[in-house]
Formats: sequence, structure tokens, C-alpha cells
Amino acid sequence: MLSLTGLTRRYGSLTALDSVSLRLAPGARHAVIGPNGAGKTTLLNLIAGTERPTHGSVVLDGRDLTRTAPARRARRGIARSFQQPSVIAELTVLDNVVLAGWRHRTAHTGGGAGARALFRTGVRRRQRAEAAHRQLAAVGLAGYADHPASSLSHGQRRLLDLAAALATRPRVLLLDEPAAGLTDRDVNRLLEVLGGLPDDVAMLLVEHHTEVVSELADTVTVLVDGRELVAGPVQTALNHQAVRDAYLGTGADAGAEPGGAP
Ligand SMILES: Nc1ncnc2c1ncn2[C@@H]1O[C@H](COP(=O)(O)OP(=O)(O)OP(=O)(O)O)[C@@H](O)[C@H]1O
Repeated sequence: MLSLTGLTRRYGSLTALDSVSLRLAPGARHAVIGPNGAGKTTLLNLIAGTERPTHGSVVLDGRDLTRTAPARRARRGIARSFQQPSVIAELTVLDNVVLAGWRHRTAHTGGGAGARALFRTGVRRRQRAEAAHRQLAAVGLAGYADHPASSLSHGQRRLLDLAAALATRPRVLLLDEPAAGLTDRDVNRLLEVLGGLPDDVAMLLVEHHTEVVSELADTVTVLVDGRELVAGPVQTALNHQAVRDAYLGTGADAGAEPGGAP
């Protein structure tokens, strides 16, 4: 479904990502790990379209999206959570999810007052609200539907952002450090939600917490200095000696958070 070939991104003399290839089938649960500066966010940027590769291609279902704008990629089913500011503080929690789904279907990418006014008076608002309620229930925020998004805690905002991404019914879900800064309770909720993703959705997870990776991912790519060090089944990759040396530190417990994490 998603095919990345030879993705390379240079910033001047620095090669942030060096010829990385990856294929994600529907239902894939893939994690990308690596120390700070390894190129993980750059990889997500190249897939989402907020950055263009110096070389290489991004193909979804046979369609070359390498030069396609982020909004069009989103319409093709690539959703990203946790780095883009999709939570609008002045809207209610429910309206944030309704707006995300509505924007997606209407390809409305602007977030201005005009878009919001149109959204408030739009047709089929009730159906959209019902679907949004279901998404909120899935992330444990049903009780906050009518609260302003600004009243949510950090962890709740992240879960709301995830609900908003899921409201677009993605085919590929890109997650950028979803567990960062979450309480244990919110991490558990996150694991539940992501563990229950539809079977046809492919998930690409960038995450420092190896226990979250072990829980959610079937396969892993380990990046170091922009290059793929190891790729394969999650436990094989995490226990690979080169990974333990380069990423976790020789002799470190593979379940521990890497020393390079913020
Ligand atoms: N816009 C940019 N201009 C110049 N250099 C950049 C830019 N974006 C990223 N880099 C550099 O590219 C390298 C890879 O960065 P990237 O953010 O992809 O790493 P990362 O693995 O996500 O790191 P972290 O875990 O710290 O988020 C780093 O050396 C970074 O400083």
C-alpha cells in the first residue's frame, strides 16, 4: 500500500535521511526508533509531505505522491497525529473532531474564521456529531465533549488529536511520539485505542519508549544518523546487538527508555 523507496533528505552538507526504503501493507504495525537526530521526524515529514525528499519516492497504492502537497496526501488517506496543531483551543472537544472529519471530506485545509463559520452552519451536522462522539468515546473523552479544548490536560489534548486524526478515516496513520509526556493512565488509554485500530489501517509509529513499541509494533526500523541500521520483527530488532550498542547502550535493558530520549 505505502511504498517508500530510497528516501533521502539533505540539509546543506547534513544528510538527515539517507536512502531509507520501507513498505507498509494494510494492517502494518511498524515502528521507527533511533537516537535523537536519527532522522525519524524527517521520515514522517517526507511521508506527510511537509518536507520534500532530495531523492527517493513516496507511493501510495501505486500513485506517486512524492511531489504532492500535504493536504492532498491527507485526502488520499495519510493522517498524522501529535505534531500538527490540529487541536483548536477555542472550539469544544466535540467540534474539534467534527471539524477534522469535515475538513478532510471537503478538502478544506484552512483553519480561519470563515471555515469555522461554514462548518458550524454546514449540512448533516448531527450525523457528523454522532460519528465524532463515537471517536471521543474510543479515546476516553466522551465526558468532555462539550468542554472547550483549552480545558483539557496535555495528555487529553493528545488523545483528542488522535481522535481528530481517526475522524479522517486514514489508511496510513503516522504517529510522532504519541506517548511523550503522557501519564501512565493516558498511555494505557493510548495503547488501548491504537491496539484497536481497524485491520486495514497501516500504522507508522515514531516512539522513544521501547515498551510502547513492543506493545504496538510488529516490525521495526532502527535509524542511526539517517541510515537504516536494522529492520525486522520487533523483538529481533530491539535485541540486535548493533541496536543495543548504538541505541540502547551495550548491556542496557531493551525495555528501558534509551539514553538519547529527551
Ligand atoms: N529543517 C532542518 N534544517 C536543518 N537541519 C535539519 C532540519 N530538520 C532536521 N534537521 C536535522 O536533521 C537531523 C535529523 O533530524 P530529525 O528531527 O529527523 O531527527 P529525529 O530522529 O526525529 O530526532 P529527535 O528524536 O530528536 O526528534 C538532525 O541532525 C537535525 O538537526
